[in-house]
This record gives sequence, structure tokens and C-alpha cells, in this order.
Amino acid sequence: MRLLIAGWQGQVARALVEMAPACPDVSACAVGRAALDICEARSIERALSGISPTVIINSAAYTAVDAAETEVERAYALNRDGARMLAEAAARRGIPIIHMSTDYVFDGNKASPYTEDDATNPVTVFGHSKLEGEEAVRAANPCHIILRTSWVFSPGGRNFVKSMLAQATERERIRVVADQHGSPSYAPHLVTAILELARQVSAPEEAAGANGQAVWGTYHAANSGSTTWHGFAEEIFRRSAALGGPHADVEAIASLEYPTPAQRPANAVLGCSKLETTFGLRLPPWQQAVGECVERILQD
Ligand SMILES: NC(=O)C1=CN([C@@H]2O[C@H](COP(=O)(O)OP(=O)(O)OC[C@H]3O[C@@H](n4cnc5c(N)ncnc54)[C@H](OP(=O)(O)O)[C@@H]3O)[C@@H](O)[C@H]2O)C=CC1
Ligand SMILES: Cc1cn([C@H]2C[C@H](O)[C@@H](COP(=O)(O)OP(=O)(O)O[C@H]3O[C@@H](C)C(=O)[C@@H](O)[C@H]3O)O2)c(=O)[nH]c1=O
Repeated sequence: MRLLIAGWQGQVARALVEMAPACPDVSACAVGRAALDICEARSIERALSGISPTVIINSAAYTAVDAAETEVERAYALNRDGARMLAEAAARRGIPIIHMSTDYVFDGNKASPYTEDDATNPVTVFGHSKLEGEEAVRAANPCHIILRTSWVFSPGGRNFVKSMLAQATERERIRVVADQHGSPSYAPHLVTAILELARQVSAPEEAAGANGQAVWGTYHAANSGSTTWHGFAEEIFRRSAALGGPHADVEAIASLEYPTPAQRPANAVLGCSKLETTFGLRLPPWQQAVGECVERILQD
């Protein structure tokens, strides 16, 4: 299996690069924007011809949720148009694509976890651009897995865990919203699932799930369980303090007290049972994931 990973400095791509070599019969080629700019047709053609991948993983994205409210064109250029171009080029060569998407395609008004069949209704420019990217990938390449995940964190890259630990070195008390619910997702745990998905879809005769049905389609993947950003922050500091790392008191506040340009969904919890029934994949509890991540950050 030859993987081509777009967006190599991202959190998910870095974990892929780190973990893929441990998989037997897998070669992973992660490329940065200079070698594969998903917004440039010629760059895509060159990369695909040079690497001849058997599976493409698109983890390149515009992920600045607040900035997207004003950088609308950039968000759409990458999250919709770039995703479409990459999926089209893959389809022309008969290559399956695993395309990453987000919980922010939902409006957050549902009272229980979102399933893959729930209606989408993004409330941010970022969410709209990712949703249109999903639609473009579905239309361009029948051999697609759209993998929606949420609240990604890892030792590398910019994320909430690193932001909390950094803030704790400057202040004793941090205010964090307690009325937005979601499922934190640890990049290395996600990558375990992505590598298994890639293995299953790279061999067309194996691209049938446990029940023998074709596996192409949309899936949710996040660590098990759910919390609020406030609960997430408390767990980060519980783990950090236990390891002698930074600690801060976390004050629970309402979203109204933390105004942001983009309004986040109140409920972004992803139900992941389709991933489990189709592929036998279930990610560990999010608290365990936070523990692993904090330990790695403090070791570095
Ligand atoms: N982060 C999160 O909390 C979540 C992420 N996701 C999705 O998961 C996927 C991976 O996210 P994550 O790893 O956090 O992303 P990051 O924001 O960490 O990384 C995105 C990567 O895309 C690259 N990139 C930007 N423009 C281009 C381009 N034109 N061509 C090729 N690459 C480009 C960036 O490179 P450069 O640094 O050079 O700009 C960066 O390395 C994305 O699809 C994202 O939407 C889903 C839910 C939550
Ligand atoms: C840093 C910080 C954030 N918050 C709030 C703001 C916001 O409502 C919430 C999360 O803030 P962040 O900006 O860290 O995270 P955000 O950019 O909203 O994260 C999202 O990124 C995109 C890419 C996704 O796809 C989503 O799944 C999700 O991970 O926490 C606080 O209350 N206190 C703080 O100190």
C-alpha cells in the first residue's frame, strides 16, 4: 500500500508519518504544499504521477475557524475547491481517497450525538466550506471515505491541549466555555483508524465491510465519550498536575462570555458506531487520550 498524504505539517498528517512506517507493507509519502498544492491542478498531477499512490489521504485544510469568517475565499479555495480537484485527479486514476471532515458541518441543535445520517447545517464559514468539500468529493470520486472527526489534539501543531498548557504558564485561572459539547480526538488514535481504513480500501476485493456491503461513504471517528471544552480543560490539567506539569484553575463560563467571530455548535458530539460496525474500529476513551498526549508534551 502506497499512501499519499496531503498537508504534511498538519496534526493528522504528522501522526500518519510517525505511525505508518510501523505498518507492514505500507509506504507513506507525506508532502507539503511545495510538492503538492491541492489548489493547483498541475501540482496535483505531478505529485500523483511521481508517487503513484494506491490510496490518497487528504488532511490538508483551512482550519482557522474564526479567521475563516473573513478569509472566506481562502477557506473555500482549500476546503471545497482543493478537495474537489484532488478527488477528481484520484478518480481519473482509479485511486480511492480518504477525505477528512469535521463536526462543524452540524448546527449543534440536536440533543444527542450526531450520526452520519443526520442533516447537516453548518453555522460558520469554516463549516460551510468543509461541507461543500464533502459534497465535491462525493460527486468527484465514487471511491471515497469521508471521515468526520472533531476537536483534534496532538503533541504537534496548534490545538486546545497545547493552548491550555501554554496559558497555564502565564496565569493561574483560565476561563473556558462549558456549554459546548463535543468529542476530543487524539491524532495518533485517529491515525490507527485511518491506517486500517486505508488498508481495507486499498484492496478493492477487501473494500467490503463485515456485512459484505461496499464501504464507501461517510463515517464519524472520535475518541469514545464526550465532554465540554471546560471538561476537556479540567482533564488536561488533572493529567498535567499528576505528572508535575503546569496547572491552572478552570472557570466554567457560558459561550456568551467568550465571544468569538465564529459561533461554535452547542452540540458537536459525533456518534461513531457506524465505524465500529463496518470496520470494527473503536477509539479509546477521550480521557485516556488526553493522558497520553499530555505525557508526550511534557516529555518533549
Ligand atoms: N484540527 C481539528 O480540530 C479538526 C480537524 N479536522 C479535519 O482534519 C483534517 C486535518 O486537520 P489538522 O491536521 O488539524 O489540520 P492542520 O490545520 O493542522 O493542517 C492542515 C495542513 O494543510 C496544509 N495546507 C494548507 N494549504 C494547502 C494547500 N494548498 N495544499 C496542500 N496543503 C495545504 C497546511 O500547510 P501549511 O502549514 O503550509 O499551511 C497544514 O499542514 C482537516 O481536513 C481538518 O478539517 C476535523 C475536525 C477537527
Ligand atoms: C483558548 C480558549 C478557547 N475557549 C473556547 C472558544 C471556543 O468556543 C472553544 C474552542 O476553541 P478553539 O478555538 O480552541 O477551537 P476550535 O477552533 O473551535 O476547534 C475546532 O477546530 C476545527 C478545525 C474543527 O474542525 C472542530 O472540530 C474544532 O476542533 O473554546 C475558551 O472558552 N477559553 C479559552 O481559553
